[in-house]
Amino acid sequence: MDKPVVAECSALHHDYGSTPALAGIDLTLHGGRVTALLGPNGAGKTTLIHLLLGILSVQRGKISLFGDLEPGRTEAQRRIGVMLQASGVQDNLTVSELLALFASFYPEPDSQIGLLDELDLVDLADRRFDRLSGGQKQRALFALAVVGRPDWLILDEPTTGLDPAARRILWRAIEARRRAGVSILLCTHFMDEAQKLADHVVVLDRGRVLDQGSPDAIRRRVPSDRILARTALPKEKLRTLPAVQAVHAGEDRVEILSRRGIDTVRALLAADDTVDDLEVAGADLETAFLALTDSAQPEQEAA
Ligand SMILES: Nc1ncnc2c1ncn2[C@@H]1O[C@H](COP(=O)(O)OP(=O)(O)OP(=O)(O)O)[C@@H](O)[C@H]1O
Repeated sequence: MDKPVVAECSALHHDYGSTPALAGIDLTLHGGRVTALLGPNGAGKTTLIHLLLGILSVQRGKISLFGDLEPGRTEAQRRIGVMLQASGVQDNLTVSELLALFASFYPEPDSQIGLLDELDLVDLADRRFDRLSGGQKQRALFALAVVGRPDWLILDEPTTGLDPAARRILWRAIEARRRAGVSILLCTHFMDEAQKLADHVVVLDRGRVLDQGSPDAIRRRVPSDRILARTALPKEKLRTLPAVQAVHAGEDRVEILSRRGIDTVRALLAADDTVDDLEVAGADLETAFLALTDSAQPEQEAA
């Protein structure tokens, strides 16, 4: 049975002056799972998160949290833990002072010692926040986001800038919250992160939901093969070959993303007997995702 819905957005629009950021989002975020929010720069991810948190006011459309609460309401805020790109914490306090301060906002906070240990912050507990490295700050911010034992955790690019070891620490911490039944919205640019952690992926592009589903379902809807070749055929012609989803011109080879590489390669070789430097590989989720956003672009010709 599906867990309760944590957020429901309908016909959500947001403009910054004359710049549209969200252009009609209909989205249901279910509880008890990790939803990854993916999208290129400027897709509207941060705007959506700020609206969910009540940092921005809803201009058009509707958001309901936990059934019937408006964003920004204290009853909603109390249940949400958040880690944003701009931290806004009082950075002359030490890590343990900040943890104690944040813990004091909640009725049943998590163990501060346990969190310091889990996030490898024990040796940094007495260091001022503004004297931490970027990666250390990220781990401290995660601890602050979860110390109130939230029902819903919103993480905006939590592992950006982290080294692999710190990234693993955060991944483990996210997985532990998921196992404990916490609902998580994870905004990330890293496809491996979405694939590893997410139960559900939402692809946002230019203010719209372009696609959503399990990481595997998204993968099935997008190209599985990536063909690199030197060819005399122009891009327009390559686009018409069987199963082709996207074509990009590279330095000296073109990249063709295809749903059935073998059919595309056969047709390519039949259409151009000068084909050279041919290489066929599987498309990873990142490539696939770029093709998804690409295929939704209005027709525009670069080179
Ligand atoms: N304060 C602002 N004033 C004007 N335009 C803005 C403002 N904030 C965002 N935008 C614009 O709104 C659109 C969506 O931006 P948003 O930051 O929500 O995207 P994003 O998906 O979070 O991008 P990124 O991955 O780069 O963080 C972009 O075109 C952006 O330039």
